[in-house]
Amino acid sequence: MRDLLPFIILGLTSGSAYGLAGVGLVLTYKTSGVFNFAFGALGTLAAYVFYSLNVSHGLPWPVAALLSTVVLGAVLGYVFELFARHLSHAALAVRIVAMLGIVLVIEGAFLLAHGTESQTFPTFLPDNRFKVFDAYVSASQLIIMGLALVLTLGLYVFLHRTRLGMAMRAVVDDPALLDLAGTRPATVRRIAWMIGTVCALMSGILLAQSTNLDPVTLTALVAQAFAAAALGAFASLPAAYAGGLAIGVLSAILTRYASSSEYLAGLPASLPFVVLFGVLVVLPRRRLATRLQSIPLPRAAWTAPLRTQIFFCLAALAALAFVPQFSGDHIGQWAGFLAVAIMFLSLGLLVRTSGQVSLCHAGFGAIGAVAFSKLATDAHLPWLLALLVAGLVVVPIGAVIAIPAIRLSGLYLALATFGFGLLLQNMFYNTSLMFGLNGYGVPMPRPHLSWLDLESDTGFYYVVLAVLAAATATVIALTRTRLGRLLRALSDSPRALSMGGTSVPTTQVLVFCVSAFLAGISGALLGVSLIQVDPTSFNPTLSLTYLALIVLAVGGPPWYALVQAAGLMLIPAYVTSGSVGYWLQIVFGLFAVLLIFSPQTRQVPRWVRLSSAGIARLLGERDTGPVPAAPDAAPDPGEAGLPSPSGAAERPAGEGLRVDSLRVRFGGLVAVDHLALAAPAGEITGLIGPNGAGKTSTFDAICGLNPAAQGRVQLHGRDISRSSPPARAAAGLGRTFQQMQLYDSLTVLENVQLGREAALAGRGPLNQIFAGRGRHVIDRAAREALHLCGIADLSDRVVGSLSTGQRRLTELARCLAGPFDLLLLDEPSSGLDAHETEAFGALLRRVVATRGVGILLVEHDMSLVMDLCDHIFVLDFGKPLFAGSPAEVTASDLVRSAYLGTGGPMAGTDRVDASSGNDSHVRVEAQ
Ligand SMILES: Nc1ncnc2c1ncn2[C@@H]1O[C@H](COP(=O)(O)OP(=O)(O)OP(=O)(O)O)[C@@H](O)[C@H]1O
Repeated sequence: MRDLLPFIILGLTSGSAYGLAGVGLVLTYKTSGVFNFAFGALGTLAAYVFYSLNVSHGLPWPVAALLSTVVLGAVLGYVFELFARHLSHAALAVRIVAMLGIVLVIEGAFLLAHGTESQTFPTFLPDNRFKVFDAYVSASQLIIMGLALVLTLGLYVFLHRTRLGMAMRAVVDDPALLDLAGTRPATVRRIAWMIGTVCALMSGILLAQSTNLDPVTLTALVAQAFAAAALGAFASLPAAYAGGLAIGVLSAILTRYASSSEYLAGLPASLPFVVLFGVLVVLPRRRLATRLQSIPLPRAAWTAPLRTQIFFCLAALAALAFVPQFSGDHIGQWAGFLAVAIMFLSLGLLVRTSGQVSLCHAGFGAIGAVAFSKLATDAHLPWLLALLVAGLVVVPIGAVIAIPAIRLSGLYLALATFGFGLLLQNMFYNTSLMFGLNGYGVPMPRPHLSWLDLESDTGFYYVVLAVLAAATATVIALTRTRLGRLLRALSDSPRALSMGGTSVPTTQVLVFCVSAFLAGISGALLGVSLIQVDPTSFNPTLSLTYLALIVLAVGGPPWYALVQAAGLMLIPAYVTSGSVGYWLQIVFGLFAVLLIFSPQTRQVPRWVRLSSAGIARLLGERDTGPVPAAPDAAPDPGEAGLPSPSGAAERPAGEGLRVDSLRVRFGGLVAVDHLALAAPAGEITGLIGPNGAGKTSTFDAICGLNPAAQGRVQLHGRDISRSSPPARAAAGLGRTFQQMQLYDSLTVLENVQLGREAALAGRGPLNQIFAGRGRHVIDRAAREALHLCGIADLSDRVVGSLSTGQRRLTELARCLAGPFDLLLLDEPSSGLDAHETEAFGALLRRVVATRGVGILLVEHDMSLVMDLCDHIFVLDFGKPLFAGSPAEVTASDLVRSAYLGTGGPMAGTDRVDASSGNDSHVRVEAQ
């Protein structure tokens, strides 16, 4: 034990800095929902500012420390809060990439100014040493430990004992309420960002005492902060601090024991990632739940028709085939460019098509390269076979990485993949499993044929071009298959897809596997273009650049891949100044930061549109033209003829939904308390109550979207309380959402078809890939649902361009196209005008009468509810308040005083919106 003491002291010192970083990270994440990936970069910045003030400009260290932590932290915290506010409306990948942009800019600027050599950082704290048992502890170490402890305790007391601190905790749960209470949520968040940023800056300076001024090491501080925050379940400050200490101490002890072993030498440095990954895999899902809406990536407003796309792809192929004629000595770099284009295709499928994120694609590339080398040189497999098997080797690794994706939201997936990339580098790059003991590198042989020269630079260039063409064809074909449709739906609304009956985890694993396969192939080809690969060829930071570039890109495959690969590979090939790589990193970073101003729909340049329209005409293909502006009114659903019901099995009366003792909690808030209700088949049942009464929470619990909900849910007599959302959908439960969950980038027809196709895709991987013979069932169900809702004429319109009323009808049509016989409709008439609402009511009645389905309806339009419902349940503050027929509910004093108000007109032709729950807010629209 005594010989461990020096290591424990060292570990407590660095752990204090990690703990402080973790505390700052948790604070900003809790208050804004934005994960600060630039945390380590901020630490680097502070260390550099301190260094230049203290060493270069001779300022006394206390002044330099104050300026580089408190003053800089206040300024940066202010800016970051503005930044985070903008980002809260952006897609997850944009949120991550904008933060990564800051990392790229700071690190690139630092490397430009100082190169890769680390600078000696001044030891400004007193260094007198004291003996503790057999070990020595210095005053500076004690100060660092004391400072982190005092700051953490101070913050804890501040958050729990002061008004502002409590406001900071409340801002996460209910910013609107905070606003009503007279405290501005923006101010509260700004102060939280300032404090969090000061923590990041302080931990950077404290760590630089032992690591010196090295941007790469300091930027990696973010990993320790992530791991510490993970140990605090991303919520508890004291636990994050303790987690930081534990990581520091454990790393130091491991250094003592593991440094002599080939495979364990990298473990101390990898510990944060092991911890991070472990926590993400084992922590209960509800602890990591976020209230963030899923927002898809910005999309192009238009795509060229298929034949035109193929024409342009062939033209690009012909142009690329011409490259060896002029590339001269650069031909090897051109081959590298094509290989990296495959990497972008792989990442594009994951990020742009399915809306997932990955920060470990460089790692996948490294594994592919090493696997290829071993298969081709040691196992003597034929070249092409070795290439394909190398891709396959990466597939199971991609599937394992997708595990956090299955359990958690995309943000945690980003963290897990980031951790995996760094873990791979720290633990395996420099072992004989990968690049050899000293990272010496592995040989990458070229293909050999006796009758064709493929070994020369030009021959190999054509081989990579052929593989790129095959990869492009695969990706384009895949996006047109069932899996492609599911991936696009996944990107737009995972909740809708899951409620439609598709097992989203299966889809996520599938796309990860395909993407990992292509990344492995790309890594192998890039390696062969370099002849020999070593750890520097696949630095994990590259993954950050890949993700930033793929999110920045415009256009479809292969255009985004070619453009971004050209930026990354060809510019440095032709601009040979030593610092061009750093400049590129800064420029990419700046573009990534500017992404926050990018509109949700990206316009395609006019010249691209015009030239494509010309080619389409030549090819006899119809260009669908721009997305037309959305008309305001939806067509009258009543005009559509009523086709015969399809799909939904008719149920005998009496069967339906039963809910008992339902309880939903969000932290200390009980949103639904011991609710019991029944929604029989063949009837419309109402669920009403004031805003915040718990209606949507009830729906989420019934559908299985809130796994933490307690109570019993039965559908047609079968207990589905423990079933997943797709399993409940398969049992017959369909759903529309208050915040509409549509596949905005798809057309109305595709949305409605997915209502049936998502159910057919189900949970099996094969069903998700191959459509089989279900096409006619899908088409028939979609046609019927479109006619039933009266929106057949909108079939070709992209849903994102529709009016609210048309979107509501599309969501209903998608639900009706599915094989569901119990429908949960959450405020389906909101956004419809009086005329549309009336037609909508008639439509629901016909659906019930002809299909025998049951409907549980949440509505604030009291006239509609009273008109349609056979039975009504009233909720108030999560508790059942009253249940009865419309007449009984109307007559109830209890309901009137709690929800409907005392003089609210509910009879006759007046429309009443009781959403605000009291007289003064009742909206009356005379017809
Ligand atoms: N994910 C969540 N995390 C924390 N609190 C939540 C969450 N979802 C809902 N709540 C809270 O639970 C309570 C019930 O919300 P819910 O959305 O179920 O009410 P509602 O009756 O559907 O309201 P509305 O009529 O406005 O849609 C509210 O106080 C809300 O703030």
